[in-house]
Amino acid sequence: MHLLVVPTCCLSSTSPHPQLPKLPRPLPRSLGHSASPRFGVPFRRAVAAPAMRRRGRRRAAAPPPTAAAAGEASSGSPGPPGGEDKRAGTDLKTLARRFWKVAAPYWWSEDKAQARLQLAGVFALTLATTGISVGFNFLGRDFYNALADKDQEQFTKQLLYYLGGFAVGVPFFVLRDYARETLSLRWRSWMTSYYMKRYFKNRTFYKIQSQSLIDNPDQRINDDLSAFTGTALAFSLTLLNAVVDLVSFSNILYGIYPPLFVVLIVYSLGGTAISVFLGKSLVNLNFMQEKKEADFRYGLVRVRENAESIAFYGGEENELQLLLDRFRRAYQNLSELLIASRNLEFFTNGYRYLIQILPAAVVAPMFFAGKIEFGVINQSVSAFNHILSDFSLIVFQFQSISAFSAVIDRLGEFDDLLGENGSSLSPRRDSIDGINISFKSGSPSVLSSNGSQMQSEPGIVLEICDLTLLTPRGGNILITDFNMELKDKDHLLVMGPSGCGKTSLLRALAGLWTSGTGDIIYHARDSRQLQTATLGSNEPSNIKPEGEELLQSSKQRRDNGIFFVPQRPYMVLGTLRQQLLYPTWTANIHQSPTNDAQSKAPLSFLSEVSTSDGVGAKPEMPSTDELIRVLEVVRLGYILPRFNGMDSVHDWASVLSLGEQQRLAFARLLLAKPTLVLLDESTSALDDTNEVHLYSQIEAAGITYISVGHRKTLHRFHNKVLYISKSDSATGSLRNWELKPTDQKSIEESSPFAS
Ligand SMILES: Nc1ncnc2c1ncn2[C@@H]1O[C@H](COP(=O)(O)OP(=O)(O)OP(=O)(O)O)[C@@H](O)[C@H]1O
Repeated sequence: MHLLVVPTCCLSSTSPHPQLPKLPRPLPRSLGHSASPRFGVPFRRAVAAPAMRRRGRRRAAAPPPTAAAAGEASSGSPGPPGGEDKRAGTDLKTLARRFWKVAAPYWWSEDKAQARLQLAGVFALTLATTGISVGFNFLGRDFYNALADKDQEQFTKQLLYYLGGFAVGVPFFVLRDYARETLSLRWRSWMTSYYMKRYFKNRTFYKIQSQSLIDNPDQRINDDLSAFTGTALAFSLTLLNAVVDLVSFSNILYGIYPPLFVVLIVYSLGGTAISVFLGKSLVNLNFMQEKKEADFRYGLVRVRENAESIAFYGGEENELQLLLDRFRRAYQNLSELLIASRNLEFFTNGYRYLIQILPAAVVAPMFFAGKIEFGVINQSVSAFNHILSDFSLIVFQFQSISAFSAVIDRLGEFDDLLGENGSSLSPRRDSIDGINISFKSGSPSVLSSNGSQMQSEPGIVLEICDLTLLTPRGGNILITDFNMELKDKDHLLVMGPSGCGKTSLLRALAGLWTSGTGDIIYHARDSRQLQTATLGSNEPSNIKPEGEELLQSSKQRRDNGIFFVPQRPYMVLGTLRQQLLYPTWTANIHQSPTNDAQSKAPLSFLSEVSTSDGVGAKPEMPSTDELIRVLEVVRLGYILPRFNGMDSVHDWASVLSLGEQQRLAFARLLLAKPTLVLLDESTSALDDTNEVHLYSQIEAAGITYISVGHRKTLHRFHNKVLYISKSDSATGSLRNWELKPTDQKSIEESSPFAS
């Protein structure tokens, strides 16, 4: 009996997963052993490794979704109450639909020719390896026959054949795995770019975050896509392998002893049914594990990002408690997962070890009766194991399959949400989303959404007509029935008590919030902006879909000369040059000497697609001299030597003070030269002298601006003031704003030099 086990071990020495990555939770035995004597079976390693590896290196993740939002986002798997601990399972039909929806696009994409060619290559190599396995099955039989016969000459000959077979066969197995993994990487790269483009399209990332539609999109893009492509490919190959094995080895097995075949079918079907019964809770537990670990990691990232604030507050204890609480949730779920795995393991281990003796036990009577030779016993064990491991895929890989199902579920949910080209969020607008934004050209004969002619009045930059603004999903009324016209070089100051809706008005102007009614009309600054479209309209629109997408992108806002400067400027990852060029000129990473490698995009779909469409052509990119000059204009020239020039990378949000970041934001503004800028308390961290200086610069540059601010010093740079008072929801129909010219007295009082 000992001898019978030998060939299995020999061949499993090249088993598909001799060294699986270290996992934070115990690796199920089924992944650490090969039940089959065959050479590399691709599925096991690929299924187990990416899904499990992820646990060790999860990236930053988003906060958990609200229950309602999670339920809304996922038709197949509504979010758990409170988005937390339990979750209803996804049915098999939804899972199959999601698998197809996620997997199919690549094979019909612009990369399909390469993809299909490589897939054919991988299939061919897989077939070759199966052929080689069959050859080894016969070699093994003759080898052990020679051994049993004590025929030394024959034994030496068979040994040499065996070694020769290894020399020829092994490269095929290695190449098959390499080709499969290369294709998987290519597929993942395409999927990553495909998902990222949809994630950023139509500001979907903002809607997902601000409405808490799903948890951890970053983890889905990074980890889940990687696991999905690796596993899906390996799974397909395993199925192919199984079919070919079945054909190849069934003949052998049937030829040896037909009842052995019947034993095999009964054994594998029974085993599968029991595994499914014992392991059915694993899919959901895996899903929740992904989420909980992502939540924990997100908490850690938030501590890193807000280290200074937490340290100032002395909030370590709170943070520690919060993080431990998140870890505890992950731990509890993992404990349940381990119990479910353990129960399954009791069964799978027994199942696995019985295979070692079962075929020998069935054919042994024939050997004793002298009907078959000893080598045939080995051959039957080998053939039995081959077929059984294909039939028993679910038994051996239940844990991996359940982890894969969780991945399919998470990606499918994400894909459903992104829809075609990131459009699924648009049709689900609430009925209260009635604020229309349109862009008019200064030139005649521009068609509006309803087909009528639209033409700008000269000098007008912005019109707001009958605007009533609500918080998202119709919470509170913020501004009622607001009307305004802003002319070129008009400067509006928005004031009012905290929480009255000043920033929200800017959000509405930027198209981020559309809850309410009314029209916001921008007048484009030159004839290049011959686009008119409608955002947020409840009326059927004649605009072709591309028009709407175009408008919904912040790019069009910028192309139409509208710029936004928040109180805490966003500092991009990268060099000082990139800070200054953001967001008007984006494709300039190659200028940085440290980024040379990035300039050679190995795959065409990984290069950024220029969305330039002739609408609002960008101004020419500023030279290094201009960048230096603008830094001096905003009085930041001194940072250049401190950070070794334009092209060194730093964490700018940490190394610059808030006031310096605000000045940098004004430098961006002066470079972009927009027609209209929305400034949300953008000088709040600056001293009066610097504030005066910066406002004088943008005024001199001929930029029209709308500022939100509390300081009286701001009056002298604005000729109009809008006062918003807190809206009383009960009397929401009453006008709660007042627009008037800035009076001389305020200007005098606002002067920093006033006594
Ligand atoms: N995402 C959101 N969903 C629902 N309500 C929100 C959301 N964001 C802000 N609000 C609410 O909208 C109201 C107006 O907020 P906004 O930020 O416009 O105030 P503000 O006037 O700019 O205040 P401050 O001067 O304090 O910055 C506030 O009551 C705020 O709580």
